[in-house]
Amino acid sequence: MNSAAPVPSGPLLEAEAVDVVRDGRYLLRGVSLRIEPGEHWALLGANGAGKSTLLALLGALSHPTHGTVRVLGRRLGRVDIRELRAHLGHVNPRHPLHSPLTVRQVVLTGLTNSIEPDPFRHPTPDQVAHAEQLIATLGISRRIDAAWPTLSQGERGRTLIARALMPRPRLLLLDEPATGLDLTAREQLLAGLDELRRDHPELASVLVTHHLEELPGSTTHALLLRDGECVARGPVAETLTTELISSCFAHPVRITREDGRWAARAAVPR
Ligand SMILES: Nc1ncnc2c1ncn2[C@@H]1O[C@H](COP(=O)(O)OP(=O)(O)OP(=O)(O)O)[C@@H](O)[C@H]1O
Repeated sequence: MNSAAPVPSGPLLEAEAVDVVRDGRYLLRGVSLRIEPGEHWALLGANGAGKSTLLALLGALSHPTHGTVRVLGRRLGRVDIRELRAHLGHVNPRHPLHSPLTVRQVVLTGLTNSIEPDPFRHPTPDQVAHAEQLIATLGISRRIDAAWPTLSQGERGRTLIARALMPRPRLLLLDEPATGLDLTAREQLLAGLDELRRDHPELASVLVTHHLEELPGSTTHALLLRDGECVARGPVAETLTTELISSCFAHPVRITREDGRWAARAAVPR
């Protein structure tokens, strides 16, 4: 059985007063964030607000210009970044696979974090069973033997989430997972994420989106970014409010929550 990442004693992830400066421009300024096991964060902001820049730091794909980032208790810049990445489930929606692997095979490549299966490493029966269990949780068992080129975008998205979960990461990072999905595919994806979070209470996640409608009901916290700065962060009840979302998007909107899900509409001028 594949072993899980070592359990850090503190938070899974901690960013303190982080700046990212490129070509003399602040893409992030003074952003702090602390993520504990079982927390599911939404990272919200308009185009260009800095969401992907922040997610790249959290996924140990880049370093801050100033400030510190600790992932699984280890400080970026002081540890082998490849070793750290092995414990993070980072879903890249532009997965560069060109061969006709089946859903099961794609999910199993998560063990080696490779695009193609490693010809020298054969998965154990336990690992295959784990892959099949994740495929079931994400609701794509029906397509388990289907080839990658024949999958819909929604099926691909769910396959990649199952793949990212193969090494049993502590933290799952999702960059706009619902983009381009039709209504049914989006709802299936969000239901899959809710189920995953129920089945794995220790897992934490960060999901980037522009749209509140794309947040699973199991979202617990949010960080709102505007022009690289944090407008608000904390539990959803305190952050996904009409006032703060309007400020984050620099546009008057009205936020509602019904059956655990959020919706945003332009506020009607009085
Ligand atoms: N390497 C870079 N060098 C210079 N500017 C960059 C670099 N990467 C991103 N930017 C700029 O930084 C800003 C933030 O980009 P980022 O991709 O983090 O925003 P985002 O919130 O994810 O946007 P979107 O919702 O459009 O994906 C943008 O103005 C972008 O053009």
